[in-house]
Parts: sequence; structure tokens; C-alpha cells
Amino acid sequence: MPYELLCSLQFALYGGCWALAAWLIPEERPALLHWAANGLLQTLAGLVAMQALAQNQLPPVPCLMAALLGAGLSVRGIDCFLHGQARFDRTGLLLGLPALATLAALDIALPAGPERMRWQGLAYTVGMASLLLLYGWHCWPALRRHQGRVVAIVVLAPQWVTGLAAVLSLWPRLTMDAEHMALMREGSRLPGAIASLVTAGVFNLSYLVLLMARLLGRLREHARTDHVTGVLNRRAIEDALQAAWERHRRKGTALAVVVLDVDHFKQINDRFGHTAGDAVLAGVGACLQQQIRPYDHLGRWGGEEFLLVLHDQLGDSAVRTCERLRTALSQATAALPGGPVTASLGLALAQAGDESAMALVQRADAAMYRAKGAGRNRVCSDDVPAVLAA
Ligand SMILES: Nc1nc2c(ncn2[C@@H]2O[C@H](COP(=O)(O)OP(=O)(O)OP(=O)(O)O)[C@@H](O)[C@H]2O)c(=O)[nH]1
Repeated sequence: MPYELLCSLQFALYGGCWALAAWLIPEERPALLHWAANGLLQTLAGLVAMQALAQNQLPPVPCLMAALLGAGLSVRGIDCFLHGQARFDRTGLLLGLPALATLAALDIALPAGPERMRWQGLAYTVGMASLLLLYGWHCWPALRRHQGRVVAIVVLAPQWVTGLAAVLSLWPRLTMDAEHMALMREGSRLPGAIASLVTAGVFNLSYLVLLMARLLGRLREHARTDHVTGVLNRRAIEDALQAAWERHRRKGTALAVVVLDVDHFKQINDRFGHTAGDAVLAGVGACLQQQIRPYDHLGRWGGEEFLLVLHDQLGDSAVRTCERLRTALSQATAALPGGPVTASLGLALAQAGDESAMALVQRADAAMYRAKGAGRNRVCSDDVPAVLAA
């Protein structure tokens, strides 16, 4: 079997898999379709190249153009992946179009023969190298920001290595004599075919890593998020609490826990319906999330009850935070059904006698019930009664 046929089959397989993935994962369709299109173009280019090489000819210009276009689409797929849509992207055009135009111009300007092959081969290699190196470099900052340094390196390293190899192949191509260029025997095509098989495999596997990293991240996010309020769910806030507790025990840092319960929530459900109740809970979650610092944690403890884990907060600053949350909540929910919504808050500060994180939560819960008993819409705490009284 000619080597080029093997390469084409491999590209067809990748293209088909990406097309199937585009159908199965609509959220990532723009990127996946780009990678599928690359597979298709490379397959066609490979098949045409195979025919030309069988007649001791170099691949014709449309074939080189298809391969270049495919490489451009493949990198542009990363851009779509990062931005969630296909957007106008000047960089790819600026890098790809000159190479395509040069290939076409050489076809017209030079007579068929070894010199034309040489210069077209050079234009193709320069185009491919710049697409892989510069376009890849263009994607680096966003890729690193979205997926982290390791995934960015895994995805872009194969492109840079291939681009660099293309640059290094420029000199031998420039100096190769006509006789050598015309010698396209089966044996001399094996290294090229192996390089193509390996690079295509590495490229496509690196895209698969990218896709898996995103899908896994999304799954992890779903597993940690309460879908009604958008804040951490019970399991995730328990984990955050435990981690904060261990840090407190190890380093002796201050730790405050707040149990916040929405007042008369049943009445909102009864008057406006369960869906409106859900919207109010979502509004409460969003408001609280906005009020806390990025390294504090907020989760839904159950029903209309939320738990907050506040790091490094001593008595008076924790009380100030609770008061700020209480005030912000009634302001932010003024326009919601049954608004303004108020809440009762129980605050507990980690102390030497506490045996576990749950003991802390129990004290905060008890304080919250005292706030309910005292008329609701207030903050209570056994740990800072003097500050609260003031
Ligand atoms: N819409 C909605 N309601 C919920 C959800 N989870 C719990 N609830 C409702 O929350 C209400 C809680 O009512 P209660 O425990 O009596 O508390 P309350 O009416 O807020 O009264 P106080 O806490 O004493 O101020 C119940 O009607 C639950 O059905 C939810 O996810 N969505």
C-alpha cells in the first residue's frame, strides 16, 4: 500500500471522529468542525499527492494549498475552542494567505519543472512553519489562561516542534539538486510518511487532551455546584469547611463560620410558587457570593439555609461581614417576589475547645436559631456578644 494512502486513511479517521464529536458535543461544535475540516482537507491532499508521486511528480499546487488550509483550520480550531465560537481572526489569514498566493503565483510565473517544484516546496514549507509557530504562539496566552500551563504546552509543543522541523528542512530543500528532487522513489518517501503519521497522531491526541481537560473541568464544576443557587453544593462546602478547619488547626489562623437562613421563605413559596422561590434562592446566592472575598466559601447547606466559611476573620470583622451580608441581601432582593428578603445569621468563631468543624457549625446553627427567636433579620453569636450588643 502506498504510504500516502496510509496517511490519508489516518486523516480520514481523525476527521470522521471529530465530525462525530461535533455532533455529540454541540457546545464545542465550532472547534470540532474545524478539526474535522482539517482531517478532510488533509485526506484529499494526501490522495492527490499519492497520485502525483506515483508518476514521479511533486504534489500539485491545489494539494499543497489544501494541506496549508487544513493546518490553518486546525490551529484556528484552538482559537474557536478558547472563545467558544468561530470569530474573525486576522492572524491566520495574515499568515496563511501570503503562502497560498505565492504558491499560485509561482505556478503561473515559472515553467513546470524542478525549479518550480523547489520554490513551491519552499513557499509551502515557510507557510506551514509560520502557521504552526506563529499562529500557535498567538494562541498561547489564551490557552494558558483557560487551561493552565501544562495543557497549553501539551497542545502547542507538537506544533512548535513540527514548525521548527519545517524551518530546519528549508536549507536542504534550497540546496537539493534537480536530479534528487526528481527521484521520488518509494523508499525515499518512507521517512516523510512516518513523520506525517506521527505528527498527525500527536496533533490530534493533543486536541483530545484539550477537549478532555475542558469536559472534565465542566464535570467537576457540575459535581461541586448547587444548580438552583449557583453556589457550592453541600458536599463541596463541607470539603471547603474541612480544609479551612485543618488549616486553622495547623497554622492557628482565625476561622469564622456563618449559618444564614432566609426568613419566612415558606411564605414566598406559598404566595408566588416554587419557581419564584427558586429564583429568590438564586438571587440570595448571587448576592452573597458577590459580597464575600474570593478566598472565602459560600455553599447551600440545605433548603433555604446557606453556610459561609470566612478565613482569617476575628470577632469584630466577622460581625461586620455578617451585617454587611444582611444589609446587602435586603437591598439586592427588593425587586424579587416577596422582596425585600431578610435573613437570620448565626456566627461562630473557631476556639481552642472546638473538637471538629461540625462542632463549629452546630454553634453557628444554634446562634442562627436564637436570631430567629429574637425576631429574625439579625446576627447572633455566643462568641462576640459584646460587639453585637454595641
Ligand atoms: N422553591 C424552593 N423551596 C424550597 C427549596 N428547598 C426548600 N424549600 C422550601 O423552603 C421552605 C422552608 O420553610 P421553613 O423551614 O418553614 O422556614 P421559613 O418559612 O423560612 O421560616 P423561618 O425559617 O422560621 O423564617 C419550605 O417550604 C421548603 O419547601 C428549594 O430548593 N426551592
